[in-house]
Amino acid sequence: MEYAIEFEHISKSYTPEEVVLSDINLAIQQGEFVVLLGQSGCGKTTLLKLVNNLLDFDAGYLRIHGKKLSDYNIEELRRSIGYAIQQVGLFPHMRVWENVSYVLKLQGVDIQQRKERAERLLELVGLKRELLMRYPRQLSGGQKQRVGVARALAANPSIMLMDEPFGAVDEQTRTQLQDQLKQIHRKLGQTIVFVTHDIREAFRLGTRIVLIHHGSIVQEGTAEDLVFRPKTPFVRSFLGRQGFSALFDEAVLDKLYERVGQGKQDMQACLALLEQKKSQS
Ligand SMILES: Nc1ncnc2c1ncn2[C@@H]1O[C@H](COP(=O)(O)OP(=O)(O)OP(=O)(O)O)[C@@H](O)[C@H]1O
Repeated sequence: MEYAIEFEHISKSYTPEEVVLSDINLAIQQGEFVVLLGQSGCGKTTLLKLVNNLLDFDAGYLRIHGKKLSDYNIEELRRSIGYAIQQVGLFPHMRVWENVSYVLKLQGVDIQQRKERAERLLELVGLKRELLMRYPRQLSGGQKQRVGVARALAANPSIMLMDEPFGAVDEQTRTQLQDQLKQIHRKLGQTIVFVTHDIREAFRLGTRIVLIHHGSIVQEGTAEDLVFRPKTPFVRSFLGRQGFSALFDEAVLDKLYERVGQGKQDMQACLALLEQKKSQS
């Protein structure tokens, strides 16, 4: 099978003292929404940046659509992969439509088509067309992040890399952005690799969650796999109560915790009940 992205025995260090990624093996299918989850400094961003070659790896193989990274023209590869980051990085002297369609300009697309595409993309990310002529400084934080996502989608990429793209906005806007992204993914079916340290965000978005710790993949699977079948004590403690509360109503959990605390129900029975509840929902 040809995967969208394949990491095989990938290792990476910035300095001789610290191994940042160690023996990473991960194969991502076309259309998957994979979330790289882990604490600050565990290596998520580094792993993501290997895909569009913003960073080099030291050992192993990386294939994009079955072809080795080294066999690509790197500029072309970068332009064909969408990339959205928390800092957004819009060009301050360009209007919104120019920012959104910049990659198309590089590809030689004419101005009329670029304007039309920018307009359609703005609509897709839930922004009004009036914003097309604004400059980035005239946008709110949430609007900037939406423009960032629109820009990443401009070249109709089959792969989107997203590094905490909704990190700098309030909770409500963040939830809206997440919902919108899920809709876009359902509609366009790109392969998305999304970095976050937020368990709730990971569970809302990912069809597969890859949990990273100290530069290694410690477990991958669905949210339910991680919560109900943690492979190591680290996975169990990392997810903790947050993992359960990302999957269930707080009121349900409170009641169960109370019953376990009072000795009315044992922990195993409680977990089995939750898992059953989840599979029925
Ligand atoms: N340019 C660099 N030079 C040296 N060390 C670096 C460099 N960039 C990152 N590192 C180190 O590599 C490790 C992994 O960093 P990385 O940014 O990949 O982590 P992360 O999981 O994305 O963290 P965060 O969630 O805080 O962004 C950290 O220990 C970091 O200090």
